Amino acid sequence: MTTDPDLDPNDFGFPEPATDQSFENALAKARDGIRLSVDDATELLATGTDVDGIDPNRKEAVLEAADRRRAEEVGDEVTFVANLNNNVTTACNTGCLFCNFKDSAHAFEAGSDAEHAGFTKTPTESRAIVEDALEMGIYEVCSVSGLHPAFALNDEHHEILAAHDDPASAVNYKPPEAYAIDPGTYLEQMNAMSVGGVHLHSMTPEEAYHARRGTDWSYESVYRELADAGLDSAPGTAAEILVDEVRDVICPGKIRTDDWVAAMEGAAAAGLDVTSTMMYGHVETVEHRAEHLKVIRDLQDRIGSITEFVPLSFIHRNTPLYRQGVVDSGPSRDEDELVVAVARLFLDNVDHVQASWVKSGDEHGLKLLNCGADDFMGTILSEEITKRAGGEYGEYRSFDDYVEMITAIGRTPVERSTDYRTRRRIDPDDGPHGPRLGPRADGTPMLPNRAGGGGDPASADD
Ligand SMILES: C[S@@+](CC[C@H](N)C(=O)[O-])C[C@H]1O[C@@H](n2cnc3c(N)ncnc32)[C@H](O)[C@@H]1O
Ligand SMILES: Nc1c(NC[C@H](O)[C@H](O)[C@H](O)CO)[nH]c(=O)[nH]c1=O
Ligand SMILES: N[C@@H](Cc1ccc(O)cc1)C(=O)O
Ligand code: SF4
Repeated sequence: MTTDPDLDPNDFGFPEPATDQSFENALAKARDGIRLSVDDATELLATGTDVDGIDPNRKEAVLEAADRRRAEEVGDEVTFVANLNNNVTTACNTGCLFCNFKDSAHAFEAGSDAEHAGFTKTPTESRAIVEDALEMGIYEVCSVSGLHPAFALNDEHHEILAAHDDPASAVNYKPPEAYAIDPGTYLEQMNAMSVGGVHLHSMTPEEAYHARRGTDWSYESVYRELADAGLDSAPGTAAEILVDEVRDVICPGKIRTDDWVAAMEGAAAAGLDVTSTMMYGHVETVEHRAEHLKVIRDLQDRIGSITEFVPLSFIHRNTPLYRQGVVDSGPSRDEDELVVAVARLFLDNVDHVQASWVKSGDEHGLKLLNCGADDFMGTILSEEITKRAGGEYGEYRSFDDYVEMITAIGRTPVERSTDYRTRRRIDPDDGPHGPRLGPRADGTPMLPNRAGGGGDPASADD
């Protein structure tokens, strides 16, 4: 968070968090397993709104309560998934100020000489990348992308979008012919990536919005078509902070909270599992974080199909928010730990909380597993979003890395499916280790340099 008084979060009109609850009462409720209120969560996240900064003793008490709850609810297993990230395109005009993944879409137009390090993959290229990774034993492909103006759900959607007056400004649409590389339709990309029995985890609420822009189609019907084309579950990114006054500052071009919730409900109604996320540590207050957790818990009370909560620690270095001086860092490690812990205590209806080695590195990622988290992400094989934002913790972890790290903290390594229903406990003494749950996995260790799911230079636009 910012330390420059001129750039205090209060400049956005956000009041200092204050509640009618005390830290001690909130902690007592958490220890007793009583459902927490937004005020309780605010007190725990702040280690008391009566103190300035984070009180180390109170913090330890919150982490301990969360670690105990984790042990009671899910035991000592630490899960991870053999997966691949395949980002289809970095072309995006949404302009989120925390994001350095995207490149403005005009740079991708045929004949543009704008320099950019972005890429767009055709469905054929996406399929080849997934097939390669399937051979290496992955269970899941996780695919999130920029909102390319030439993306449409299907041919009918192309026609509807093209029929608008001035489609570029009315519905953020330009026909594929305007671009050097055609990303195909969303259905074609789903078909291409859903190969050989792999689990396809794709289409965030923002992408689902893009796949129905300019129409009156429901989220449910769009997710049903995507599921028919091979989609298995949807990532709950684009959540950022689910409070509109924060979205107005960091992502004014994105859908609002209500729409994000409606998209998740649509995915659930279409029979898909979803994940949930929160990207924190920029301009928001602890109260906003607490309100965000409430949106997720209420949603889960209604749909029951959220498989995990993924805290996304804001990586600031290369982002417009940092470069424009709006923030001067991401969250502190104390804040990371408290977010994981309070998520575990508050989200009593979501079984799994993820620690991220991409965002936090191995050492701090392992610490987060002792603050309430029980999942340690996936192998991912390549990573573009965090890397482009200035993240420094690499793009791949092998099964041997996972087994070594998880056993080092006295926990049991477990390979999981995306939905956590299929699990395989790994015997640390039986190495070398490799994936066994993927459709073509046979226990052979993965060799990471063979798959290029992120920005494959061979398919760059230039
Ligand atoms: C880059 S977008 C891609 C998918 C799609 N364009 C969307 O917005 O849903 C996926 C998510 O990455 C996360 N992200 C982007 N930039 C980040 C950053 N600098 N630090 C942490 N997470 C970030 C955000 O939560 C965002 O919703
Ligand atoms: N936390 C991050 C993830 N998580 C994705 C997971 O690996 C997996 O797709 C999910 O748990 C569903 O099974 N992916 C990233 O690229 N970056 C992250 O920071
Ligand atoms: N972890 C998210 C997806 C995700 C993708 C890319 C990220 O940078 C972050 C998160 C999910 O599984 O739903
Ligand atoms: S977060 Fe998603 S929608 Fe926003 S700019 Fe980045 S890629 Fe585009």
